Amino acid sequence: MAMEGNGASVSDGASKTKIPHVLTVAGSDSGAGAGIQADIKACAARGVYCSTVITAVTAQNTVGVQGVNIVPEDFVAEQLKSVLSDMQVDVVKTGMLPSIGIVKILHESLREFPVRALVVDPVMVSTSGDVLAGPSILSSFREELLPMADIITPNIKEASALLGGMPLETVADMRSAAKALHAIGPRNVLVKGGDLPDSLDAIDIFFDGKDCHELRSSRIKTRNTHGTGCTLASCIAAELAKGSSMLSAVKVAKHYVETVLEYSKDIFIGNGRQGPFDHLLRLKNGIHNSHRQGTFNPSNLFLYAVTDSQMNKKWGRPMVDAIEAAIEGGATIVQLREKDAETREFLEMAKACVGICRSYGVPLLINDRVDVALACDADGVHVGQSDMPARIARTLLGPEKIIGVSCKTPEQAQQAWIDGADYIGCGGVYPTNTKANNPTLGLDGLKAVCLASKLPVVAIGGINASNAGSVMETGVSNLKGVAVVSALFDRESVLAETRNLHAILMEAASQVK
Ligand SMILES: Nc1ncnc2c1ncn2[C@@H]1O[C@H](COP(=O)(O)OP(=O)(O)O)[C@@H](O)[C@H]1O
Ligand SMILES: Cc1ncc(COP(=O)(O)O)c(N)n1
Ligand SMILES: [Mg+2]
Repeated sequence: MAMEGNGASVSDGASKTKIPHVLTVAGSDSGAGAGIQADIKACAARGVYCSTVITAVTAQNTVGVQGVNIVPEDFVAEQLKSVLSDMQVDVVKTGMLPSIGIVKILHESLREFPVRALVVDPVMVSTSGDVLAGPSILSSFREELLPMADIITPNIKEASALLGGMPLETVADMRSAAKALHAIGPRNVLVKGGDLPDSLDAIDIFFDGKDCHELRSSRIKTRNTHGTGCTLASCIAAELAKGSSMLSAVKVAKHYVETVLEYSKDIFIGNGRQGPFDHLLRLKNGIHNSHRQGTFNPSNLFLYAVTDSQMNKKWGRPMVDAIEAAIEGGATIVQLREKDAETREFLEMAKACVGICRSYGVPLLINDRVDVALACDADGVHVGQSDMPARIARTLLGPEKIIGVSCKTPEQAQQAWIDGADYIGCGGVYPTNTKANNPTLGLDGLKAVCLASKLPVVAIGGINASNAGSVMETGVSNLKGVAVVSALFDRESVLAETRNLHAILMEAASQVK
């Protein structure tokens, strides 16, 4: 694609705010799990405007595709012209393109109205096995669309079809396929491994013409995966529209898909094999939900990263970089714990950290300082027994923010529930240097606290790669994860340590289940 914008400026001289804009050219899914509907929701969740050119209307639900009505080519052309000629589109994302004529029209429209990037999800068969674009489309994909694309995102079956039926069964096959597809012309290739047989992780292969990256996330056990492909491609487009580099857009998108699947793994819509998920999970943690119960997702406690500015200073890394590395490695929630900084400096740091956490959809809590949490619009606070009482913090923060309380005894655990806390931080489980005069509870003390409360619990204190497994294997149902400080941040590579700990926790969690 040509890299120039297509008219971001306005001519009347007034100052106007340009909002990142993705145009999706795709099919409608009446069940709203995939297609145009998924694209709109994914862009909304990522804070990006989404316009739509509809190529086909499908009658579809969680059982499968019952009917397809292709929109006449001239009318696809008319929609494209309406949007592209007027609306400052940054990135075009394509999904279901059901005829050769529609591919041709898209090609011509993009020549007439170039955009900054083109993301092509070469949709062919829905996960339910129904054909959305037949094999006759393959040659026009290869000849017209792929060479224009900044990235293509085929799943295993689509990659195989585009390569003339090359069998794809292993990660090594996916690597070869990514390279072979790159040779057809797209700038970047992401071969998605959601359907890779026998894989414990969800593995995707990214190839930029030079380097091949293996992107892994945990494979969420859920039936609610209808629309993952559309969502991933839309999220990549959204991040590109915001100005991200390609690799970072892909990583953020993959992390977003993993987060929404985890969040939505138990929701129930439809009686078929494959349900939709909830793209707008963040609204649940935000201001739009008026019910107290259920606003906090306890599985966020799985790998809880607590920051320490001394440690980051010692290793010479800015706080935001340390946090980003922890999230990339698999941290599911971050607590900003600051003992040295003046309030103003703390607030500035907190704002930057909220920005980074929000871009990954990971909640950020502030240790102790309810005022700072309010000022930077963090997701909540964590308070100790000598900090602001949870009951008062709840009054100040309102019903939607997350509140965690440190508890050492069953009595404190019962009180936390009464006070309206969302979770308990229980420790120190093992001896630690990060807190002076902190008595050690051991696994028995941890169990006693868990059993005394209905609240989810995260274990803290001296937890690291060598003992995290035994903590998780205590197997108490409301123990949801571990919180760590030194084991992540007092180390050379925050990313590598977090990744390692995440893998250990996943392994331990699978033993317990
Ligand atoms: N159960 C899962 N847990 C986590 N990630 C998943 C899961 N299933 C699919 N993904 C991810 O979702 C994205 C879409 O992949 P895939 O399902 O293969 O595409 P499609 O929907 O086009 O068939 C990929 O990044 C893939 O790794
Ligand atoms: C209109 C439309 N577009 C795309 C897909 C693919 O989505 P998935 O591969 O997740 O079933 C779909 N099912 N319907
Ligand atoms: Mg797909």
